[in-house]
Amino acid sequence: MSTPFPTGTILGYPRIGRRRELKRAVEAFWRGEIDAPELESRGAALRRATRERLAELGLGRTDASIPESFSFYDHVLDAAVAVGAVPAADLTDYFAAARGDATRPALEMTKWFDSNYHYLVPEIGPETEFRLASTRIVAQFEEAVSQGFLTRPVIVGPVTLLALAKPSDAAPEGFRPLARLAELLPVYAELLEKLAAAGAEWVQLDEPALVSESLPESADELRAAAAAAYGMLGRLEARPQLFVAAPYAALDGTLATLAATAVEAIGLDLVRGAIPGSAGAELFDCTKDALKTKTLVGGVIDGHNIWRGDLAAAFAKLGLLRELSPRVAVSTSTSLLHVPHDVDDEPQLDGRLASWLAFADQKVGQVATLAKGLVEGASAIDGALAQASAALSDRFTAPGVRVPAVRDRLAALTPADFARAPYEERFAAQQTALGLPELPTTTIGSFPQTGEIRRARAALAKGELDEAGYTSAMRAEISRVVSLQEELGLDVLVHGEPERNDMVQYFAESLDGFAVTVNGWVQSYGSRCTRPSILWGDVSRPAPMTVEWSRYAQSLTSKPMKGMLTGPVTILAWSFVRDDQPLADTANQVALALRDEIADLEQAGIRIVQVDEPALRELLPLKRAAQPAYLDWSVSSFRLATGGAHTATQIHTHLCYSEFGVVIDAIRALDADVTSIEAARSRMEVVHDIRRSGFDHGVGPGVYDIHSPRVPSVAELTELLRTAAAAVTGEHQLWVNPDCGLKTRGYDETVTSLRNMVQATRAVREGADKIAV
Ligand code: MET
Ligand SMILES: [Zn+2]
Repeated sequence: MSTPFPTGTILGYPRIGRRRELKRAVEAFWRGEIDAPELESRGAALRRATRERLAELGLGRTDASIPESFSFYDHVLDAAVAVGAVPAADLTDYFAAARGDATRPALEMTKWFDSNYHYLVPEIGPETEFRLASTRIVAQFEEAVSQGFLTRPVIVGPVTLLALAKPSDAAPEGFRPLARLAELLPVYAELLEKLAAAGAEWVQLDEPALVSESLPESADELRAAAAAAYGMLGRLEARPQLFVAAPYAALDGTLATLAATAVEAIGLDLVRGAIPGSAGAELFDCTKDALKTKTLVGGVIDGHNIWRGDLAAAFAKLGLLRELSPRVAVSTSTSLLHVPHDVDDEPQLDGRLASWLAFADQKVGQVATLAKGLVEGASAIDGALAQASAALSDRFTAPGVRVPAVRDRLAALTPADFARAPYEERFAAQQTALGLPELPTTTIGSFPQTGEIRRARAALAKGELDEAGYTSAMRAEISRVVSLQEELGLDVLVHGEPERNDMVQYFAESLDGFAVTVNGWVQSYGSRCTRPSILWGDVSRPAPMTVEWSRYAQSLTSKPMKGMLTGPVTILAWSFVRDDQPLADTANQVALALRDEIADLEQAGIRIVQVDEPALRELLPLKRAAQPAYLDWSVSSFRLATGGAHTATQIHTHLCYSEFGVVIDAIRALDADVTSIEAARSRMEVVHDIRRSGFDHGVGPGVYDIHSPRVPSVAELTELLRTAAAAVTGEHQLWVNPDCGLKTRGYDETVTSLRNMVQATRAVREGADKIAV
């Protein structure tokens, strides 16, 4: 008799360590301070601590409920390395694939579904040879066994691995990596056999690609691939039991596909998706019959957010799931990778707010509670459900959650608040006000964040530097950055953002309705972590946020100084946002605060304001049907933020980190006067999308990649600018700028790159025949 699926589990746990131990270890390895065996032993120590912690929190030690979800960098890279798609003989090769080195370029990085986690994109072509190249996952399972644990290995499933890969350079036009599924499956089979031989009872295969409608493959293609993959793997003789997890949205029709295979357990995201068979999620009789033989793992605890939530409602969902199968287990909707470790690590948080929250450890506790309820009956967890409900109602009635003045202002909005004067009129007024040359040059906002700036911020936090001392240090920096830009000959200047620790947290710290954490780190990619702010209440602006810095910067120059704000969508995307009202309403509250800020910037003599929206694409829902509504509210919130600006005030926006082709109409609908957009890595491909869409406002396709320390030459910049100039239609339409902010760069390369950019611009302005390179 095989081991039943554990009644309570999680799909994955944060890997970076409670105090970012993994970040410190891998960065020490990169710097050559520790060797590979030392890094391995630190990784092992972290895994051991995680297993112990999860057992302490209520998961079973020997029932396969603890997932083995560790990774030194990224789980997609791990799977690609395991199957030989990315060659990596050792940790040095592994990190080289992730980050590049002197001879090897890094793999491309992109957003993992609709989260702010970035995975590495494997490159797979007809020539890629699949073989079981790494058994690290087996070794980690054995390591757990040696410590007295029977855990559940987790690996990205074959369909998702291929669907997220991109065609290699050698692949012919139109090739898709998913075409290689049949050759990949034997490698997964071999891995499963090895895991079975090592004693694994259950293995988790993560298949989020099966819920997405935003991949190049159609739902039918993904479904066919799932049928082939789990048909084949299900038929293996010597294998562990298979748990296929489908986080991030509803499985829809693909549930029937999986149900028809021999997989033993299916994980459903019941935070994003409805109970199968309920309204809008129909089930055929044959699927119903098949599901009765599966364990249905209900992802009812939100892995994507930090609210304690409605535990009774979550338990009720499990009850409904039990109508489909006698075997039901409780889990998180996604891996807990997206949330920080522990609310108890935030003693500075208001106690009342803290009581509404559940970080990873609290969520594991919730899973354990619901599992107890499943085993012993609802009465066994009455108390816990009641406590969670009390916290939830407290949250609805606490001061600050609903602020009448904020709500009244939102209710009184009319369509006129979302619109500015016609573009032609604005353009003329702005030309008069600003007198900019053809091909105006600018930057995206931040200048290098030097050690000196960071030290001043740390000293302020520790109380070693007072507010006045800090302000004068930042002013000194602003003044240096302004002089530098004047010397370089840029046309539209920035203050350099030295005072910003982070482009979202800076605003969260200044707005009412937000809280910030001290240890709430979440992995963004590799060793890079962010501390998302918590948006818990109605948002308003107690005082101007950026005005004094911008006013000071403008006082140093007669050139236009751009005010610099982060847009509502990006503020929401990079925070943990209240889930008790539509995102659209929350976005509009943030927008009104920004609108007031723009009015104050205008009062302070600022004639150009940039509202950054790099996350516009990231929040796009995975399901097509949900996309129009999202695009509608996200665009509206930007227009509300900027709609009060004077006709002569030039509004810029900036987009980066994604492919924007699919949302080009939304970008146009933002109605910004000037849009700077990441383009250098794709060699200006985006300008063709822009042209096709009929976009006729100002546009600055980034002419060089700020993610790389490489300095672009005048010749290549000139060439890119000519390409861009040929693709835009409108006169005075093209702007010249880098891809993104410069805060992660050093000064030397920044100065040379910008000098070259200005020189290339002059060359193009003077005409093709006069270009000297
Ligand atoms: C991720 S987009 C960054 C925009 C911001 N204004 C900066 O320059 O850093
Ligand atoms: Zn950017």
